[in-house]
Amino acid sequence: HGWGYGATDGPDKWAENFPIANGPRQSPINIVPKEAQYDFSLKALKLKYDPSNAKGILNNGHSFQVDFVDDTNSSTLTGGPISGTYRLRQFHFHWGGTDDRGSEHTVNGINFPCELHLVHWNTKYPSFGEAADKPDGLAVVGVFLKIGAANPRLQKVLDALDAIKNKGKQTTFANFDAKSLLPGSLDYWTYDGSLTTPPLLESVTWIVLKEPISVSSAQMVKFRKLLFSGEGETPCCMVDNYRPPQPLKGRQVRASFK
Ligand SMILES: NS(=O)(=O)c1nccs1
Ligand SMILES: [Zn+2]
Repeated sequence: HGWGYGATDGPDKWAENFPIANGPRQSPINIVPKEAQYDFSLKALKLKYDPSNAKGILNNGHSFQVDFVDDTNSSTLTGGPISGTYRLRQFHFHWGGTDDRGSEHTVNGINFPCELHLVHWNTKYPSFGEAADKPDGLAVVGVFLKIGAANPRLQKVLDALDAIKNKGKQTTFANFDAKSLLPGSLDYWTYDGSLTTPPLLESVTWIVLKEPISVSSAQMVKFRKLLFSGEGETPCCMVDNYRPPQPLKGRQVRASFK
């Protein structure tokens, strides 16, 4: 049986099949802004996304993700803490069963109700699969969602969820500008980490934006209508699909802003 977020297959059990779970550069982490070192040499993030690269939306049984065509450099991340060009592969979310939890990274121990991850891979490697286990293979931009006014930019994504309620369901999802999900400021914290889901590969340069985007409680209810379970299985609500913060183990978190 695979991994999940329940009592018998959740984050505390992952080390049994994925021993790297106790590795030196695991994610997420708790970010303590006062302990983050401002690094003047960090560049501004440059995100260039082509809406026509959006391909589909999939319930993968752990979250849902919007997949992008990544066979050209038309949707890329450059600048920031990384060198070279990383291509957008997919974005997905992690969220809680209630508005008081759900994010993976925390800030001064504070949980947000939801966290968006935009996953990019280093084009010095031939594919996402090849990049996924290299120490400089991936760059994930993390964006916190904070309860407030309904976010119209999320609506197209949320309206597609009815069609992918169960694990394994997918549908087309065309012409979406992922940039519309970003906050006004691209100030960020960055550190070397890992995938936050198995196989927990230590291949991710994390870029966590300081400014959250808004989401309403009613919109959060829609995330929670998704199911971890497949069609015909006992329905199990897709909630609390987040890994808690992991030990920093001496890593430095840098800030792009004072
Ligand atoms: N949650 S994450 O962005 O670290 C990720 N896990 C697997 C593929 S991308
Ligand atoms: Zn994620």
